[in-house]
Amino acid sequence: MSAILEVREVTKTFGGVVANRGISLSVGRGEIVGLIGPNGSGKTTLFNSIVGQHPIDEGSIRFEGREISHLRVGEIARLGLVRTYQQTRVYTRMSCMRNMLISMPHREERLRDLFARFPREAYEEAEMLLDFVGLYPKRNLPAGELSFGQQKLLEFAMALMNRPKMLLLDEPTAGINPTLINGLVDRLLRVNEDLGLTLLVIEHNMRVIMNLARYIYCLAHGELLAEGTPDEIRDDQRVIDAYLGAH
Ligand SMILES: Nc1ncnc2c1ncn2[C@@H]1O[C@H](COP(=O)(O)OP(=O)(O)OP(=O)(O)O)[C@@H](O)[C@H]1O
Repeated sequence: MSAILEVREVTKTFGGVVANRGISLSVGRGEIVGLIGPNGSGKTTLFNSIVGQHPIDEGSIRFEGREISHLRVGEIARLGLVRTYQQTRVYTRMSCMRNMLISMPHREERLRDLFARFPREAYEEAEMLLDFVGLYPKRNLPAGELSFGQQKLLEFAMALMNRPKMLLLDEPTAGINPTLINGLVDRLLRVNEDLGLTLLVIEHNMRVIMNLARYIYCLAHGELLAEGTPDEIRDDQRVIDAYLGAH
């Protein structure tokens, strides 16, 4: 399977702290890949580097064969590579629909966009995606009235408004209840299968990532510790030690 994302020998430091050291990983088009590791192992830093939130010190990041490590967040999003966050980033006073509409492709976060009119197709797309995540009945409510888990579903739907080719999900199930977790996992599998969306997922919930990902990379202390299928990772003594040592 051809790689859609190729990370090669990426190093990122903050002052004296080496957050990522020589990390290489590859994600095939249409795959679901997991990124795990104890707290502080460098997962979020790697996501930030991939989507252009900060420059890297060394290495190369290629998306669909094109070097993107020098591009900015908006430019990378326009290529079809989008991320979500551990903490939701919805506008709590705006309705769910409005949150969806302002997430449309090629929009900058400018004030005038918050008040702009949108084409009818945008409304249809937003309604369809809200229905997909089970939030259609709540479409006119302020996003702040949704539970945390529902806000994460909304954020996921907002990311889909960008029609990405690949989504980077940062702890999609953190802080949400088991029923919503199952619903979210089900929808992630569906966007992968039905839309061919490639997913790279940071996840602390081992049951979730073992069921979701076909291949998993494990970081520890900013370095790649292990990689393999869920079964290989589950049995890898280095991974077990890294997690036990972290608690
Ligand atoms: N902006 C920053 N400035 C300074 N240090 C940073 C910054 N961002 C991350 N770090 C450091 O880089 C290291 C890796 O952090 P990172 O957040 O990438 O880990 P993580 O694996 O995502 O952790 P968690 O699972 O807790 O989210 C940590 O030591 C952290 O303190």
